[in-house]
Amino acid sequence: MTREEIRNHYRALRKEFTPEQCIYYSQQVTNNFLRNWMFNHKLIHCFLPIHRLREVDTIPLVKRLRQNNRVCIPVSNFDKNNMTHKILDEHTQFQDNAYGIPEPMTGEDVNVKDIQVVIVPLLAVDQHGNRLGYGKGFYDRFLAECSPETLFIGVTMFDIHDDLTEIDEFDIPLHYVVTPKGVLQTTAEQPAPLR
Ligand SMILES: Nc1nc2c(c(=O)[nH]1)N(C=O)[C@@H](CNc1ccc(C(=O)N[C@@H](CCC(=O)O)C(=O)O)cc1)CN2
Ligand SMILES: Nc1ncnc2c1ncn2[C@@H]1O[C@H](COP(=O)(O)OP(=O)(O)OP(=O)(O)O)[C@@H](O)[C@H]1O
Repeated sequence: MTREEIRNHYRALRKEFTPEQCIYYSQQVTNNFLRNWMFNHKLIHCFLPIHRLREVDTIPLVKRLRQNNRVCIPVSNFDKNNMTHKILDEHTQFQDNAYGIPEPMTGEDVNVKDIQVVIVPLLAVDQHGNRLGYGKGFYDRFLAECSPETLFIGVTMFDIHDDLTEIDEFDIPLHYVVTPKGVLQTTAEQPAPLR
């Protein structure tokens, strides 16, 4: 399958999910994540879900992680296909952008180099951590800017895809993937343990 065929395959599977299935699988992903990592005093980056596209609902995960960490949320710029990032606090107000992505309207801007963990959305991922998103390169660009010590964790409601061939020259592999079945460490070279 080509990259576009794989994208379409997972888009179609997601469309068949009911809201209840989406909640159920999201809870399993959240539980598996938190069983593996709580983190403490870290700066963690997490996307908020496009509900319409049945993405993993990261909101309960964000709430839990924020108890012991600082959490930042991206703001997407669809002219440049890049993102800025704002710290979440108890006053943060959100507004959906034109693609239905909830975004913080206020908050302290984050320096990308300070981010220690990134929770990454995806359509498909393989055991090597190679990932396929919606194809605009937002996360390829963002992960390339991060520090070499940053941990990249993908979350998905589907199983790992057999090898994604046709890897893009810009593809940055993920270190871990969390699915409803569990947590997988990929074959990508791992960063130094977080301090
Ligand atoms: N929650 C979330 N935020 C994210 C991403 C993501 O995957 N998930 N992205 C990751 O890179 C970037 C946004 N990427 C996007 C790229 C294209 C479309 C888009 O074209 N949507 C179409 C059709 C999508 C479909 O059917 O699958 C639409 O909204 O109609 C949406 C988001 C940055 N922020
Ligand atoms: N660091 C980069 N600098 C310039 N262009 C890039 C960079 N990363 C990716 N691109 C371009 O962005 C486009 C989309 O890349 P790709 O198909 O890998 O997106 P994706 O990973 O599926 O999407 P996303 O990251 O938005 O979820 C490609 O045309 C690629 O050449």
